[in-house]
Amino acid sequence: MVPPSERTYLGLDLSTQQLKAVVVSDDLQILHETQVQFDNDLPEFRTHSGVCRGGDNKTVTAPTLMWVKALDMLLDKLRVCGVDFSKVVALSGTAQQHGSVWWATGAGKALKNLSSESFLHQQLAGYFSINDSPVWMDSSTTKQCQQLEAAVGGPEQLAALTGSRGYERFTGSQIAKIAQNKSVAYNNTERISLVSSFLCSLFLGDYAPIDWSDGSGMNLFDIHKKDWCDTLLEACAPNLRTKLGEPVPSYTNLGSISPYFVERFGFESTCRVIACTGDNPASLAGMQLQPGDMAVSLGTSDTIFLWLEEPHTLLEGHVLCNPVDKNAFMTLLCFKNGSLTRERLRNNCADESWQLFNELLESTPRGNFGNIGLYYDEQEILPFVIGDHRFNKANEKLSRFASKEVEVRALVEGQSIAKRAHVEEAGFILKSTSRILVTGGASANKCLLQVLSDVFNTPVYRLEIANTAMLGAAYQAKHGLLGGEATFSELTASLPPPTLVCSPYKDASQIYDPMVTRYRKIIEEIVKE
Ligand SMILES: Nc1ncnc2c1ncn2[C@@H]1O[C@H](COP(=O)(O)OP(=O)(O)O)[C@@H](O)[C@H]1O
Ligand SMILES: O=C(CO)[C@@H](O)[C@H](O)COP(=O)(O)O
Repeated sequence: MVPPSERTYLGLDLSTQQLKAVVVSDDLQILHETQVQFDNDLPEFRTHSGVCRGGDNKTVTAPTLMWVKALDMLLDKLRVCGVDFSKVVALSGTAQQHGSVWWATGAGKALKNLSSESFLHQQLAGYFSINDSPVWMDSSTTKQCQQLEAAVGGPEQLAALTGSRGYERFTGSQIAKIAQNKSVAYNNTERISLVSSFLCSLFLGDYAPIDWSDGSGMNLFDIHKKDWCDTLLEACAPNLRTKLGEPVPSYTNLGSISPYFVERFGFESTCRVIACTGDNPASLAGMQLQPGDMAVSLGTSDTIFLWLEEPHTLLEGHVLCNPVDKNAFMTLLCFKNGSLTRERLRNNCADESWQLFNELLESTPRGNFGNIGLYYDEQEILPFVIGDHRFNKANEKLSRFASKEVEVRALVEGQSIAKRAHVEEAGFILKSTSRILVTGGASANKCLLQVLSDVFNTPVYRLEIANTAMLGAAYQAKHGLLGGEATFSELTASLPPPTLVCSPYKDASQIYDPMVTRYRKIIEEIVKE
């Protein structure tokens, strides 16, 4: 038995570009952190920013085995950092949402019989019926989205039932596409996991259930009844209920860790595995988001999420089950063209340097002389638009701006203005007491945060650590281990609050309110075209 004061908790985040881990103490202080970057540390899988793009510009996947290999590498790195795995009493994880992992017939048996003598990827190669997992960046399933919507009477009905109208990246339409186009592989599939429940399955040495929160990102889960919707399962693919397994509340204590990790890394056989969830729900936990606040995650995608007491029907954006409170919900808005689009313009305008990018940004005035730019490298989710769109003060369309400075500010302002317009469209208006809490890799950049603060006319706060999803997973490990003994907010009450990083300038709303109105008109025009 590990004495209470020496207990530690492990949290992992299998996100788009890397697998990260954090070890926290019993009072939730960070002890160790590390990561494996897919492109650099696993070059043999030939990913770009963690994914592989199909020739049609719509299909986006990641090699499932790369994720498996990354897990052994990550645990080895933690061991080298000095982590004593025998002190880890519980672990949990989080992952990019919506992606699917396809376990072939016999994979469950292989998971139960892993030998600690060889690597996971050597033992699991050949056990995936689809080798390249569809991921959240995929936009190839419009037809299947329409089929799911039609099965329940239309987009509004699907949104009321599952929290979202049909979205291309959601797992339901992805499953339908594979069942329709690759029926042999579909029939040879024993189990379909989300990326989060796949990560959990590796630790459990058995198929782990999908949790309610990440399950809400599939267009198959009834968020009111907390169960799969049979009409949608039938419209999606044959025999799907058995392939998905029964969903469970987030932070369910699922059982003991697989002997593989006990023998290979020195975990105690009593270490508990707590259900894993999606990265945005886990970030909500890691940020200790409170009702009234708005969280903005600036990772590969830019996402916005808010605490929601009661579900309501959104045609833009998503309602998910809340990961820390079984009776509550959360709202999620996802913008696909986040960090990778900022990187493209940084590379074009600022010689691959964030410092130069920030200098260009700061050399132009707020409002950018009336210029507005909207940049969508890939088919955007909100709004459903692609390409670069530049407008001057007179709303005339331009093929380029006069300077790099204007281009950089147009990008950064355009991204924040779009966020505000879509948050308002979803029915949320920030109050004078509201806070914006930021997380994700790009939240390190204070110049980006200043623009966000001005556009929303709201102060921006940040926690010391940018990777709140993996931190949320570590907190959920303790939450799950304690079961009903403490609520999540009791558990995290003593953690330091986020610190203020930016406040809006006095004239912010005067500058940006009209630009939000202009954005709405511009998007209407672009969509019409
Ligand atoms: N100083 C910075 N300014 C702007 N963006 C940054 C900065 N540092 C890192 N980033 C961005 O953070 C992104 C990675 O964020 P992260 O949250 O780790 O991604 P994910 O969890 O989706 O894998 C990178 O694509 C990079 O562009
Ligand atoms: O699709 C969504 C949310 O709906 C994305 O937010 C993914 O969950 C990927 O997250 P990051 O890797 O960008 O954090």
